[in-house]
Amino acid sequence: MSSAASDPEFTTEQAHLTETYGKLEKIGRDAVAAMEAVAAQAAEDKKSMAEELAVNFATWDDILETHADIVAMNNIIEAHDMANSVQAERLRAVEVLLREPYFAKIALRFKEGAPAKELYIGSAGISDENYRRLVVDWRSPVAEVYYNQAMGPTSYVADGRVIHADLLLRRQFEIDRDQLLGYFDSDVAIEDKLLLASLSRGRSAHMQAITATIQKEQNTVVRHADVPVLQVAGVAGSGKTSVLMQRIAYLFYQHRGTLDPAQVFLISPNPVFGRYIDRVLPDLGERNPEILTWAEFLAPLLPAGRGAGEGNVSYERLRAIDAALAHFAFERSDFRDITAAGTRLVGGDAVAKVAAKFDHLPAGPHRVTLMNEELEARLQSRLASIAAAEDTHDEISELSIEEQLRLFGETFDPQSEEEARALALTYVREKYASGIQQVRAMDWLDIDEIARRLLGCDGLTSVEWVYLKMALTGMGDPDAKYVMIDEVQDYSEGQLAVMARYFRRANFLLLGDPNQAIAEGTAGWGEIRAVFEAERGSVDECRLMTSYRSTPAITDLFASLLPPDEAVEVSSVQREAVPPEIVVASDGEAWAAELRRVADEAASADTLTAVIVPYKSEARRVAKVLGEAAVVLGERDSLPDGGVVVLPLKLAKGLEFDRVIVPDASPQVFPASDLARRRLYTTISRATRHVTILANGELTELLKL
Ligand SMILES: Nc1ncnc2c1ncn2[C@@H]1O[C@H](COP(=O)(O)OP(=O)(O)OP(=O)(O)O)[C@@H](O)[C@H]1O
Repeated sequence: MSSAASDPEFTTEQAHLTETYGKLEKIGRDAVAAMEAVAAQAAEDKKSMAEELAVNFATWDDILETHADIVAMNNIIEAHDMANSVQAERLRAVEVLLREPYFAKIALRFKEGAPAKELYIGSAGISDENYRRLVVDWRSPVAEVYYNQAMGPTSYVADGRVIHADLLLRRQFEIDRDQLLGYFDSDVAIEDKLLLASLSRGRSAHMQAITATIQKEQNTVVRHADVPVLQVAGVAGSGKTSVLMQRIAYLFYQHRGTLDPAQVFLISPNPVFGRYIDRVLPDLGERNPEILTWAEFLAPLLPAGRGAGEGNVSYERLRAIDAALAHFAFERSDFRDITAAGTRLVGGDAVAKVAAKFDHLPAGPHRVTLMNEELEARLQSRLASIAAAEDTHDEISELSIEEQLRLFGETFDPQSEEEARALALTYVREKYASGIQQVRAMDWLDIDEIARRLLGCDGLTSVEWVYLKMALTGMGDPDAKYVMIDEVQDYSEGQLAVMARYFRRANFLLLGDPNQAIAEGTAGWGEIRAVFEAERGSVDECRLMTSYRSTPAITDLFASLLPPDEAVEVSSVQREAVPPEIVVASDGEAWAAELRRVADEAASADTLTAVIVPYKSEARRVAKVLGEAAVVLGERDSLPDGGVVVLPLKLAKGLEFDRVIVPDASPQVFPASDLARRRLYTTISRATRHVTILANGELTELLKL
């Protein structure tokens, strides 16, 4: 690293940084001032327009004129909004860049003999008032040459054209606000010095963006073409989650203005993980997508009171549902009453009559949608007649004043018949809201009864239940554009098929590690691919084989648990290493003493240590041995900055810790089975720097090398 102030390059770069920083501050100030001015002008315009607006409904011409005036007024307001959103966007970029204006510089020669063009690359892009690029966004096409990590002749694609250039300089910076801390020039660009610096900084309680140091193989995932399904297999610590976050940021950039964060879904393994990653995108100036666990995804699709339950369902069982539905015809018993507030709003018989009207259509989404439209219309007219009933008016007048104010914004004192009806309708719609909701959710279909007739089985799993409902009704989210499933190896075929079907128009990014499948019955890597091929047509694949999380000694240890042909492919990035410690205690007492010793040792370090137990039930036993020294982590918790936490492997998924203690690696806990091997691999690979493995009595075969 070059950092000496006597280095003229350093001085030049510091001067450039100071100048850029000043410009960024000015752009920020100007943007705020412009937004204030726009707001003031908008208020002024609105006031004068409202004053000028002569609302006149006397004749048809007057109405048209009034309408034209209102449209003109709205256009002006919209123009203000637009001006503000441009400024807000600049301000967001400035906010990101003021933390670190850029992290790299490239010099590119586009034509023989022409002068090189210098570009500074940062986490966002920005131009000065003369439209000169101050900082190039890391996601812009030209920045690709930085990530390709090859000097000399190179190319990138912009607007569908391949652009060739000669990369003369690739310089990386360490910067804190307006201070240049150092720079590295990569000559042949084999070793990424900024990466090594970043890795040696250690972990933090929240995941950090890896924008400046995305590696070449990772970049192929981040910038991958939009395909229906991209399946990424990566060893533990290879940056799958990091790459996933960068990919989301990349997609937001690519589809700026058209892609809404509400159309992007991230299916996370557990809530603790969701909180671990939820700062990455805001730090990059982007909004978070919808972050959901499987249970959170499923809950709103299931009837109230029904839990996610058993997720282990094969694709074959779901295909059997499709096959059976092909010959299915509705019967009266397939329909349920819709009841709310003790009143039957739509009877099963009425549903059967509506069903009969569409008898010429097969039972499926088209017919069910038509039926639902008709049922909703019937429900609305039913509500209107309830609203007109005298009883209802009596009920309303008996409401407390507070209730009336809450419902109508005033006390119930209608001045006309029409107003009385309108207010009553408001009341009725609220009273029977759950009925409206049930019709919209197509709860008039008795899915359990249909399953009984269709499949001859009682007690569907939730996966089958939702699948059958989707197959019959077309229920789903057609607006979702991207769905990212992290730790994809932990889902069953059935769960994956449900998601593939529910988000039927979305492109999927599936990231996982076949060797981290920690539960029985989840889909194998090839099965995952097969499900998505069947649902989406084609699946592209990428692999990530370098591990960045752990020291080489720890990486070697967990790689030794892999099948031999896979283990040789795993590489890690060199850093100082403390060898993992393995202690076998002769009996329970000695074991407890050892556990206390290593936990005490860990507690005195200023780092975060995880005692990872195989199952939740074990956490209490271990915590009892450790007493005050450790905190048991639950689903609702976030990772603390430091200390010793005890947590089950299921919750440790995707997370990392400075130290990991495996409290008991005895054969009882880790027998010589494939599942136990994967569970141990996942446990050990959570550690960045230190691993201590204890065993009560005897060490598992898996670790006897
Ligand atoms: N290119 C990179 N630059 C800097 N740090 C990186 C890079 N890639 C990965 N890392 C770091 O390596 C660690 C592991 O990354 P991440 O959690 O994304 O891996 P993963 O493949 O999802 O892991 P696992 O499957 O084991 O949970 C993180 O601390 C991350 O910041």
